[in-house]
Amino acid sequence: MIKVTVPASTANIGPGFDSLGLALNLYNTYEFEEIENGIIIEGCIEEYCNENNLVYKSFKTVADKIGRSFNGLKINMETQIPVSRGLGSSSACIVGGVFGANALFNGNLSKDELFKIAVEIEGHPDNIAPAVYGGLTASLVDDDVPYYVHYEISEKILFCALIPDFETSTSEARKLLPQMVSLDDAIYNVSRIAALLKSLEAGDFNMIKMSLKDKLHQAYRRNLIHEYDEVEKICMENNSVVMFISGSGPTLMNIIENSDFTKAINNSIIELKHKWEIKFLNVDKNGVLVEK
Ligand SMILES: Nc1ncnc2c1ncn2[C@@H]1O[C@H](COP(=O)(O)OP(=O)(O)O)[C@@H](O)[C@H]1O
Ligand SMILES: N[C@@H](CCOP(=O)(O)O)C(=O)O
Repeated sequence: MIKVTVPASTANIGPGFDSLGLALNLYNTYEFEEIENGIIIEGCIEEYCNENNLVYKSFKTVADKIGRSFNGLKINMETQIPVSRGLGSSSACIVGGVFGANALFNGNLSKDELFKIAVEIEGHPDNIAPAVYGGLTASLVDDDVPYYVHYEISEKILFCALIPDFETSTSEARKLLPQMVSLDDAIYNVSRIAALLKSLEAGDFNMIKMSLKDKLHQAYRRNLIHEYDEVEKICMENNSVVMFISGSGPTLMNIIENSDFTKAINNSIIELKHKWEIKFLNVDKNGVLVEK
């Protein structure tokens, strides 16, 4: 039996659309066991308990690649990452599946090769890189090959996610984005990315406030997020350094200086129409963990 543990991730982080990502300490674990025949999937909703399951499909992709067929497979999941909330549940499933197959069948694919396969399945590298390698990552795809680099992130920087009781689908949220952007908007984002990464490393909250802004995706997607304005008002009145859309949303992520923030916003957040879970999160520095 193989157990794979994968962290959640928050992608984009303002200006770094489809590039920046950060691993967070919410985890999904997937256990894989070869059985005589059939597919047994436990620990997820009925709708996912079949051959179309993303963990299973990702597992099968790698099994095929390394030339291993199997008559039966049991997958047991324990999931902390909420689905379709912008915290990388799909990337966690994909990483779980590809690393699970390589380990169960003693494949000799390297971590970087599994990263590449996972990015091919997901279509963009920004959640996959932190899910695999942990920490804060910037990733890119060159000639169909994904690459990533790590950045340090100051211990002073704290995260508070507001996770609502409604979902958005990443593929639907991507359809809202324009195919062409103006040079001004491109400059707006490009000029902020390098400054943001340095200020995250230094824990420079003033610079984070200025550089963690974006003109490529958030304005187009905020209308998908009910009560966005109300949540933003509450967060900014309670000294959030900056609030941004986590991945494609609807989770709204705050960078905060003090963990008292979570208590301070509570009374106002529970007054809202939707239920918003307030979650204080830490950086996961390790990425995927495979245990035999
Ligand atoms: N436990 C799971 N089993 C199978 N598929 C899952 C599971 N969790 C998430 N998924 C897949 O990931 C999709 C959500 O991915 P996405 O829309 O990218 O949102 P996010 O990655 O932000 O949670 C679901 O619709 C489903 O296809
Ligand atoms: N760059 C992607 C990130 C999607 O992240 P998810 O956690 O919402 O799947 C995008 O913004 O579309």
